[in-house]
Amino acid sequence: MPRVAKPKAAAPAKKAVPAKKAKSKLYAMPEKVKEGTVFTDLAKGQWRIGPSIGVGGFGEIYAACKVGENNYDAVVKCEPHGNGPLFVEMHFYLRNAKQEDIKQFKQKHGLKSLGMPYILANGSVEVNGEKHRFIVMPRYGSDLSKFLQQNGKRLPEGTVYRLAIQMLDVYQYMHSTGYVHADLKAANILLGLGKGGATQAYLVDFGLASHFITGDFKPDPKKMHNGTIEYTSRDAHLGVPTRRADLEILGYNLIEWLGAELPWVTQKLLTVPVKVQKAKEAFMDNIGDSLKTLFPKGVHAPIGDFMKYVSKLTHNQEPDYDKCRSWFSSALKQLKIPNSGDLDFRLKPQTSSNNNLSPPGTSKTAAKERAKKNVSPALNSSLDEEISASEDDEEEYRPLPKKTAKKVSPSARNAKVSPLKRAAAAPAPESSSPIQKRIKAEPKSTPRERATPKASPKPKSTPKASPKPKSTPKASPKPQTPTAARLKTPTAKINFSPSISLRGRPGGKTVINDDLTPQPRSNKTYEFNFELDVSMDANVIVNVKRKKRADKDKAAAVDSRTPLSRSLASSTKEDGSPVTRVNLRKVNGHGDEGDSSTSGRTPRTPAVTVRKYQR
Ligand SMILES: Nc1ncnc2c1ncn2[C@@H]1O[C@H](COP(=O)(O)OP(=O)(O)OP(=O)(O)O)[C@@H](O)[C@H]1O
Repeated sequence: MPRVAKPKAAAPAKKAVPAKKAKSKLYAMPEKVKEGTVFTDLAKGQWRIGPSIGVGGFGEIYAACKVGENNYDAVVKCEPHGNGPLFVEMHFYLRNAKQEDIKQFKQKHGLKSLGMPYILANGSVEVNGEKHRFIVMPRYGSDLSKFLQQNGKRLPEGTVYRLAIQMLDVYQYMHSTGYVHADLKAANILLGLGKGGATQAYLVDFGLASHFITGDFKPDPKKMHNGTIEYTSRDAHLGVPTRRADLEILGYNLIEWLGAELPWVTQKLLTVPVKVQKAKEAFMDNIGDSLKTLFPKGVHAPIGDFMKYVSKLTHNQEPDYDKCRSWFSSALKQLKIPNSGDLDFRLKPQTSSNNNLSPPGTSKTAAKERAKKNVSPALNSSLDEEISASEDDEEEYRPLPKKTAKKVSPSARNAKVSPLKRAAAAPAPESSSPIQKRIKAEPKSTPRERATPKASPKPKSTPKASPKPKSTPKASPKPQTPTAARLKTPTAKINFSPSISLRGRPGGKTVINDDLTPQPRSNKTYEFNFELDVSMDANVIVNVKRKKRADKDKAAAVDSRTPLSRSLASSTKEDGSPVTRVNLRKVNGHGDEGDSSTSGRTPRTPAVTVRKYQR
């Protein structure tokens, strides 16, 4: 997955000494590995590197084969050792995706195949003097994005439903280990290779895997908006890993695969995560009508039912995977498409009857519920543990310091939530105007006993208690809604992790926001564009090291604490000495949360430009 690049110098400082590769905490691009290189894994297995077959944002994937063999049926994913996501991915695989566990799960659920990858080996290697981490996994085939491209961003309806079923299987497996994936998208779904391979799709890229929460819902500013902005769930926008979030992400993908454009894409909001978040909240709040708008000639029944169901799940509720799958398999039956054989990516010529925007059936549930509004009282929230470094790695990676997620004050907890539209129109500080309570419709209790795995294949690292399905929505007296939580988050979210700011534009790219704060390099000149979420009143804190004065002080820190509502320029002394200047400039006006299309150009996140240069 593409992640955050190390900021590159915009222009080298006059006499900048080429710093030896800084031990930055930022994600770095891997060194290129030459074909034929042999990697030795921790178990002393040897892998010959073949051609590069995929480049993620910061990792590269090479075909690989065991030394002595010649089939290149494995891949090696290699990233600089300091990069967190591959560390996370590796540990997820090591703990939760053992071949034996996968086999047992398949047996238990009567599955011929399961799109859950596994790890073959892992290790560390020096490439061009840089320590890299690598994992070896089975090699798969094409990813779905290729077919979407070929088909004008659509997939055949039956294939969409089959993929939905297969991805629900993977989710069910993953969730049973206590983890969520959080980044499902076409580019992360690969077909199997070889004979019969194309019957099964595999979900890859576990760089964002994390324990889902089972307790209170507590937004985590450090993880807000993680994922791929188009599909990030409302919970993920708040930095909270939940199982319902995975389902929501799947839902957004399914909608797209059926040929509809997600509203936040249509409205060109992707550069402003908070706007996307609000658009999703509005979308899900009235999912029936939202879908009707997207599919004016009738909502696909399973999509309507699925999305409706997702919108009703509480944050710690175990999804009823069987029920969800049954909607898709019934639709397959109706379409007379067998849920077996190769996945078919050939589109039939579009007619009004097979056009994705005019499906044959409509969702009864969706129609029934269309006018209803989900309202959900506010709740307290808490954050579950991060994946932590484990003893089985050669070197610990500490992606995040133990965070102390802010406790929501009781008053804030009980705060009512303003209607989304109002929230979207006006930036809402947490203590803002009276907020209107949304009443969450009481979801029906759902049968759970069927094929839902009660026992995880590897319960070792699962959160304490899996939420009891029976006590689903009712067990939670005040089900948390993303909207409610949003209004209780800290007043400002400033992504000084370069995840958002330095990525340029989204476009299906994974964003990981953590505490990887850039380390200023005092002997370089560069320019950052930090995109900031200033939908709420925010203070900007910029710490920039001043360049050494010729014969005087050592580096000093400049700490500018600036209300974002003002444009300002804060700089160090302008005495001609080679000091660092810090320029904070607010690019957009505050509160441009309204219709961004009015300007006729792509909306930009209100941003602060920090310039650092020598005089
Ligand atoms: N096991 C595999 N077999 C074959 N190709 C793979 C495999 N894993 C990944 N790829 C290819 O490499 C691409 C990037 O893989 P992956 O998502 O794991 O890396 P990443 O660095 O996390 O990038 P991104 O977020 O862009 O997908 C995939 O889209 C896919 O095309």
